Amino acid sequence: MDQGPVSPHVLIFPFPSQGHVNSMLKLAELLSVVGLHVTFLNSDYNQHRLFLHTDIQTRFSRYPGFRFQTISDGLTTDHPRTGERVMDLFEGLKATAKPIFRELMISRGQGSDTRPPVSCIIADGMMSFTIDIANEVGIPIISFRTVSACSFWAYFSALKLIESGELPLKGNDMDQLVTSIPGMEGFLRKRDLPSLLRVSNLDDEGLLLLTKETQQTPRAHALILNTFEDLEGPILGQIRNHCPKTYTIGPLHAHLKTRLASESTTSQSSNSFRQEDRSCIAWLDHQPSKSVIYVSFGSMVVISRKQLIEFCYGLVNSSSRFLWVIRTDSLAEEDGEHQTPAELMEGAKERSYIVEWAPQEEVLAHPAVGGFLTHSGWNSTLESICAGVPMICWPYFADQQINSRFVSHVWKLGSDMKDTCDRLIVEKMVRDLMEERKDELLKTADMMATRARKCVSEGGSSYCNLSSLIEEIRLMGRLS
Ligand SMILES: O=c1ccn([C@@H]2O[C@H](COP(=O)(O)OP(=O)(O)O[C@H]3O[C@H](CO)[C@@H](O)[C@H](O)[C@H]3O)[C@@H](O)[C@H]2O)c(=O)[nH]1
Ligand SMILES: C[C@H]1CC[C@@H]2C(C(=O)O)=CO[C@@H](O)[C@@H]21
Repeated sequence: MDQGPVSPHVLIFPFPSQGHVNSMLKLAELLSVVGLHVTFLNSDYNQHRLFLHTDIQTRFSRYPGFRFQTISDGLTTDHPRTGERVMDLFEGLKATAKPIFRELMISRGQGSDTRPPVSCIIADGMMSFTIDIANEVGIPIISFRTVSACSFWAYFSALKLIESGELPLKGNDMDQLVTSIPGMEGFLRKRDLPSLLRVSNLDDEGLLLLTKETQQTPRAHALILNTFEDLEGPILGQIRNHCPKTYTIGPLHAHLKTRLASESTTSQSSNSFRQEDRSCIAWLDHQPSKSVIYVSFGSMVVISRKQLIEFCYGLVNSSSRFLWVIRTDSLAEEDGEHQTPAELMEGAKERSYIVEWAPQEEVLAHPAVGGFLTHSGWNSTLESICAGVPMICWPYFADQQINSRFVSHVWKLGSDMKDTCDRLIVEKMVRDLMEERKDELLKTADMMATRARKCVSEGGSSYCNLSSLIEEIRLMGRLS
């Protein structure tokens, strides 16, 4: 075997949305830190926004082997790319990005690049066309699924759910237990299934897509999950029966911080596609310890005017202090004149603060923050866990429905208000989290945060798994 110059080159290709790019860029940086050549294939649209709102080019200039490259996502620049229209992204990618990616891989990413040819692809597990192309051109591919292990396993079990007759859903009892997802019997209710599995029709577009994409994963050389063994060990055991090489290397944001700290490098690493409004940190600096509930629904949620009003009243009536991220594109377009969120919250002016986008990791780590009202996106969930902040979950779609069940019922890190949006419930849940159950929840959250930190520290499971992954990538470089 040729042991000659070791020159692995990894091409990382995320699904083009904030929640996917965030964790895959953290991995890109972790691989760059150890000196691998890395190409990060971003969509043109996201690259433009990332460069506009962060100092990422300066940050990554310290890694001589790192390059950004861009590809079209197939959508026009004025397309909203929010949750309601996310299926368009899949179609755009297949029609436009797939053929370009194929050409790029045939040339092994060379073109004008003087770096070695691509020897390993790490592609989003939601884009199985990359597995077809990698196998066709003979480049090893590793799937990175950016969601929780529990949601991945639920999607993976979709065929079992269909065989057992649990899908399509029948009847109205959403509290009925689901029995054919191994390891989740006894606590997973129909309402906790990822929204794309909560279907009454087997022809459902989302069900077909998610099932097909997830079933392809074992065709990849390995699977990377942004999670940790102490959090999802039993479910990972189930996944490994089908994907034996499953590397758990998360929480990636914390992992990167740890590795950069040991390199004595700065760990400030925003990957935001929007301008972070740092004035909220100054506001938090003036609030008492653990007194603020942070409210944010990630990058894709769209809420109706009615839901916005219920949250406003619930938060105002809870008497708690709150910091709320309200993206301009998160409000569903409706006719008529409306009060702005600021006008609606006039009664709580002194104890609330609204921004369009926050430096979330920093906010969650701020001593004034004592709770998080979240949509249960996986990055937000992991960031909250690492910061030891208990959660109220209001899942919107996809993996969020099952994440919130695990947060509330399995990990006991908060409560789940799925499928309701009522001011009285919001008020009660906030009072519960910030007052009645505050000490108990903070204690559990603190214990889990300690475990998360341990996993990414030297000798911890995620730390060791990342080292094994790097070894494997180096070996691929030697063999290519
Ligand atoms: O004001 C804000 C709000 C969010 N964020 C960051 O944006 C990311 C949001 O990610 P996530 O919580 O995962 O939510 P989504 O943006 O909704 O992510 C999509 O991708 C995730 C990973 O696949 C899935 O778990 C979600 O369901 C899916 O909607 C997090 O890293 C946050 O720190 C900010 O920096 N500032
Ligand atoms: C577009 C969404 C459909 C499913 C994807 C996903 C997943 O479950 O893997 C999570 O978040 C989303 O961005 C994707």
